[in-house]
Amino acid sequence: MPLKMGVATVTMNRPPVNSLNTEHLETLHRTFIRLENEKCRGMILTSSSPTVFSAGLDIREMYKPELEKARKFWRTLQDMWLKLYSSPYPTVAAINGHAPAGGCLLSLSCEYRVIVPKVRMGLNETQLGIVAPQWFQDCMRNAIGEREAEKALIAGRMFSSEEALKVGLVDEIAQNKEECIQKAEAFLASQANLPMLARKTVKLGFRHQTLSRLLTGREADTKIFIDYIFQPKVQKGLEMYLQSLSKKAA
Ligand SMILES: CC/C=C\C/C=C\C/C=C\CC/C=C/CC(=O)SCCNC(=O)CCNC(=O)[C@H](O)C(C)(C)COP(=O)(O)OP(=O)(O)OC[C@H]1O[C@@H](n2cnc3c(N)ncnc32)[C@H](O)[C@@H]1OP(=O)(O)O
Repeated sequence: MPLKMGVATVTMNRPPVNSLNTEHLETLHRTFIRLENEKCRGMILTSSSPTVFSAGLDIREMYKPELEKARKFWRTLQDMWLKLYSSPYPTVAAINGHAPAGGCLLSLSCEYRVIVPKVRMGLNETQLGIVAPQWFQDCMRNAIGEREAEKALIAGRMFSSEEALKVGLVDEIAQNKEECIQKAEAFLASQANLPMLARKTVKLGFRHQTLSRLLTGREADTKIFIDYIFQPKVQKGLEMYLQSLSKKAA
């Protein structure tokens, strides 16, 4: 996590696809706490993979899990997201590859998004027979508005880079990762002279409702997740999806 002029670049590096397991989520959570403690001036979130930003939650954490491990997994995801979404420093996602589901959530939790061409992003949960939790949905709604979010979430739509720009899911398209980082740095530079306290107060004002909804209902949210994924038909769906992903690799 290099810090240049107080700006940190956090590069996710969990090959092959930066899927988010408990350990990776803990690492991200610790990183966001550290950046806050070190009074970081801005953060760029990106990936070391040339083709994938993040494949979202690690499906193996949800397939035939032990109950306590599944609970810990979900609570760690909540912790990581609460820290990122409420960060006092400005945040940019440099989306240098595909960003389905939880990968899309990570980028939606940043304040500004730059994407490279020819990749896909979106909350595709419906297509997998699972449901994007309320706070995932809220993040999408906050980015693209009620009507477009409803359509996208019901269909589990994956947007191309160009479609993402058109609907407002991302702010800019860059030609490659290098330009993506340059544009991310330019956004952070544009924020640098704003009074930090006023800036973060306005940001939290906009995000307060979405944050409170999870903060006041964390246990209920965890229970919904557990009850949902332990259903036999959901487990069967996850099994088939995992098989289809590894067949593709074979
Ligand atoms: C109102 C609310 C009410 C109720 C809510 C109720 C309940 C909530 C319950 C559940 C919610 C759960 C939320 C989940 C959110 C998620 O994030 S689910 C994850 C969704 N992710 C995906 O669908 C992405 C799947 N992956 C891909 O599409 C491709 O892998 C990708 C385009 C990212 C990259 O393609 P490519 O480079 O070709 O790589 P491969 O497909 O060949 O994959 C390489 C290996 O990686 C494995 N893999 C891929 N993705 C995942 C993953 N997400 N988890 C685990 N493993 C993954 C893949 O199997 C390959 O492995 P192998 O090499 O075969 O061992």
